[in-house]
Amino acid sequence: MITPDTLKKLFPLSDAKKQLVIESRKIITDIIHGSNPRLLVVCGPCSIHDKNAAIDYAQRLQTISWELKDKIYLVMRVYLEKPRTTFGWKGLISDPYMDGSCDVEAGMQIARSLLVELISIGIPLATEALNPHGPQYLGDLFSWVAIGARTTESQIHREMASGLSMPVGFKNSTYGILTTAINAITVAKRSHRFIGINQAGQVTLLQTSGNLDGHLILRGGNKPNYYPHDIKNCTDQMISAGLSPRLIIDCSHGNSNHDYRRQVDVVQSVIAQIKAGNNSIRGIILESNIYSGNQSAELPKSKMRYGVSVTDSCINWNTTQHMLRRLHSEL
Ligand SMILES: O=C[C@H](O)[C@H](O)COP(=O)(O)O
Ligand SMILES: C=C(OP(=O)(O)O)C(=O)O
Repeated sequence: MITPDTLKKLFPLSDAKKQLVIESRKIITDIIHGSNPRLLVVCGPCSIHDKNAAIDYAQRLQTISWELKDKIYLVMRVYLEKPRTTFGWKGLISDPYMDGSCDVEAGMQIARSLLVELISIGIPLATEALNPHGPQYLGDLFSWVAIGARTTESQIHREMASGLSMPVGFKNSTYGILTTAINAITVAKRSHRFIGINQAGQVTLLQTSGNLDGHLILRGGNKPNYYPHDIKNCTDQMISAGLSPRLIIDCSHGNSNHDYRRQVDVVQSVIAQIKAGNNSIRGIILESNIYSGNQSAELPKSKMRYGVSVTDSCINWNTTQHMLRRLHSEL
């Protein structure tokens, strides 16, 4: 496997692009802590499988981000690793050619080259951190990271999060349990020492300094959890655990009952709650693509439709623009 060092030499980040990442991490940190009043919107495909479509999407998002920037801080979802309930395509890094060949080394190279290109478009990037060695390869390119519903309870992921240099959101469990995320935020705040790899790819002991910008992502479980009583319950539990109540609402997954069209209803509720005085909701996540719905990741490449998700279904670009503009005008 290529080392992080070699990969970064192949696809370096210029000083100007590094600056964009540093500045956007600071803006997101301020939004999470409440000192910047804008709403964070993490928006983009459920997963990336086609480099051209990702670039096309990023250009659209970058254009609208300028229009809305006084109230909304837009960050693109660039999810390159997919956690699976059982089986399924595990994302661009794991299987870039989508044929079961699982050329992870090529996947990592394609991922880094794409991310560098996206940053040059000027849009900050978000992802789910899944493989614990992934951040050594790509961590310098992201401004926000999620720990997913399936891994928030994992000690390895909590340790990893404690060493990440950007704000990290922890999701409630797939069954809707909040305690796993609350415990994760608490654990990731502390320094940890654990086995990892260094930039030369050697097994090494890593010592982290703790991540103080953790927050909770409500993604629903067996039922949605974005209603006012759910948010009150969540903030009460966070306060009891000694945490600041800072939340992001994932409008998809359990909150949309896995029906992409229902993300619109979640956004409407978030707008109403913020207007009614809620001050713990710091952002939302939207699963959005160029075209709506989804298609099987197992289709032959020639049969795949451009700009359509191969994992969870997404709202299309027109709906996305409409929702973002509505958020902007109503907030
Ligand atoms: O966000 C994507 C999916 O919800 C996640 O990867 C799990 O998918 P699965 O339940 O289809 O495996
Ligand atoms: C897998 C995802 O979410 P969750 O962990 O909430 O299932 C995702 O956002 O792609």
